[in-house]
Amino acid sequence: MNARVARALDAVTAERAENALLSVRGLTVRFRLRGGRTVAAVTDADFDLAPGECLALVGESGCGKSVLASALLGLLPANAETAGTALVDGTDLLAAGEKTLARSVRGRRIGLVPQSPAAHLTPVRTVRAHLEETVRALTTTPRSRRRKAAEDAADRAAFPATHLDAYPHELSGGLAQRAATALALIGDAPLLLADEPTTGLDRDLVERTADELRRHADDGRGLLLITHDLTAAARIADRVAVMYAGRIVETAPAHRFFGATGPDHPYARGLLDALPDRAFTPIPGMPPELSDLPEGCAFAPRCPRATDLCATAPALHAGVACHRPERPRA
Ligand SMILES: Nc1ncnc2c1ncn2[C@@H]1O[C@H](COP(=O)(O)OP(=O)(O)OP(=O)(O)O)[C@@H](O)[C@H]1O
Repeated sequence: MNARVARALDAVTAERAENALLSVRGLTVRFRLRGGRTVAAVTDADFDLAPGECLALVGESGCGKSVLASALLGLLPANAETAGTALVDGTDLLAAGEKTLARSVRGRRIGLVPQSPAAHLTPVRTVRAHLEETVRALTTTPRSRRRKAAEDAADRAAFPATHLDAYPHELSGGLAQRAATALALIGDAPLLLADEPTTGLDRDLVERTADELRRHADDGRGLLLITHDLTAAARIADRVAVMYAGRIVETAPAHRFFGATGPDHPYARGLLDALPDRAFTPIPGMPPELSDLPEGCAFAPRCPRATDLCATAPALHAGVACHRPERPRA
């Protein structure tokens, strides 16, 4: 990539920030552990999400995807420290107090499909009761129409009407997942964070759920899809952000990422090569411990393209953080 193209990409990034529903800069999360150790769960994440856009955040287990989502909603545990900014409609989510987040952000401005839905459902209430209560809390639907609104939300998330009167412990993982998606859709929030919304679903339900989430974004809302499921991401994402060891190492338009050109970061290429319908070749080795990250590029020990340059950490430049990307940046 030459300097002109890199400059043009930077200009696109600036314009994207201006029009964004969500604009994240330098988002960093550290967990302080007993004994003085620190977990560098998220480091310096920068990204924007535009109205009508689906951004898929992908990466191996433990790379920091869910922590990033929890940081945006103020749901981190007490041993977490955050830095950076995350702007939604003039509110910095990282600086906002619990009152603001509870009253005007969660459910209203940002809907969440949580990663472990069963843990978010109250054990003594049926799915119908959860849905109706959420309709009451987040919408102006009159009492007489709440039952129908709850049933419609269930239907959008492919949650079967036959199980609406079931309690959380009676649901399979896939049903709990669909209940959580239905709950997240109710508030019609301009921004939806969906953390592994297709876990535990059969392929046809994966497609149905992904398509429903996509429809949500098509109406001018934003969707941050956090997923291991690259097939679901390929189906609905406009852009892809790849995370490794707490850092976003590449952002790319989905058509380029999944198309013939492919991504530029060796880790992102490795993720795609690991897919059964591609080379089916796993990336060798394991990600580093986030409490013991190397000084330089965290992927270097597993990287086929690593050289001495990789002893220093690469900055994110023109969409990729790598000293030796597939297509070099100027
Ligand atoms: N409360 C905590 N204290 C210390 N470390 C934590 C805490 N919560 C999460 N972590 C660590 O933060 C890192 C990122 O976790 P996260 O759940 O965000 O990963 P992920 O990419 O979402 O993976 P998965 O898809 O498996 O959930 C992990 O190393 C995890 O162990």
